[in-house]
Amino acid sequence: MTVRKPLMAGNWKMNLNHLEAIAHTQKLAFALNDKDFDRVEVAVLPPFTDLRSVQTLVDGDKLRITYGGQDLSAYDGGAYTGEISGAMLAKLGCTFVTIGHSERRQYHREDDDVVNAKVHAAYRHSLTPILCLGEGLDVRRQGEQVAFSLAQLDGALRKVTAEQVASIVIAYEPVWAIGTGEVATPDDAQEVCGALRTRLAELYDAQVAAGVRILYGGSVKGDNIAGIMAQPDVDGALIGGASLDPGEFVKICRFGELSN
Ligand SMILES: O=C[C@H](O)COP(=O)(O)O
Repeated sequence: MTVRKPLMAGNWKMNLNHLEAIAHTQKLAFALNDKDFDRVEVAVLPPFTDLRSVQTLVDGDKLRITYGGQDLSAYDGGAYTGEISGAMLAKLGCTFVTIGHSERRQYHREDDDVVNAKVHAAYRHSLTPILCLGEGLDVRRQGEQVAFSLAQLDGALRKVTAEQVASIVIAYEPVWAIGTGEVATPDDAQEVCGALRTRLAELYDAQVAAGVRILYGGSVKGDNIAGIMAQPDVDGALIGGASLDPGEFVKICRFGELSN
């Protein structure tokens, strides 16, 4: 049986400057212990301007926290003002890069082709994509959440090999639950996460699908994570707002328990 180590990834979005990032990461490092890290992978996804600060702390103090970027360019270098390449993230020691977050899709008009190009860019630089997908409220009201999410998955994985996809992380984030306080029920999360895993088995094979970590994201807090983590196809969470509060984030990393 494949064992998937749970991943709790804190997406800071456009919050915390590089000094605040240092204080924040130190608080996490102080609160989390080896027992936590043995049980769960803890990642932070700071703004680009914070990555060097986080890298310095993680390397200097040998922290077991992993980190990554919130986006990357589809291109590897050149005249792309304002962009950050996969090579730059890799050089900063990033493990992960978030791709296709609904806020990128909505505010930067990133469609499945752009998301797919970014997934390939991540793999060119040995970064692990955290591929975000999920339906909006209109789609949910029509009951089309599974078909919609699977179509986004298909689009993002075009020409991605089985070897590459084995390391991917997928984050199912229903847009109506992001930052709204309206968390999907554990059954809602399982319905789509289970369908995503079945689709991976169809696109690749059952063994590959069984090894992929699928996260839920959308208003995750310390008091609702336990039910979500009890679902068989949910392997962790992508956490926005609550990841900005170290105490709350640590509680999530412990699946709602206050301490070990
Ligand atoms: O990337 C994280 C998601 O957008 C969830 O954000 P949230 O936890 O603030 O709802």
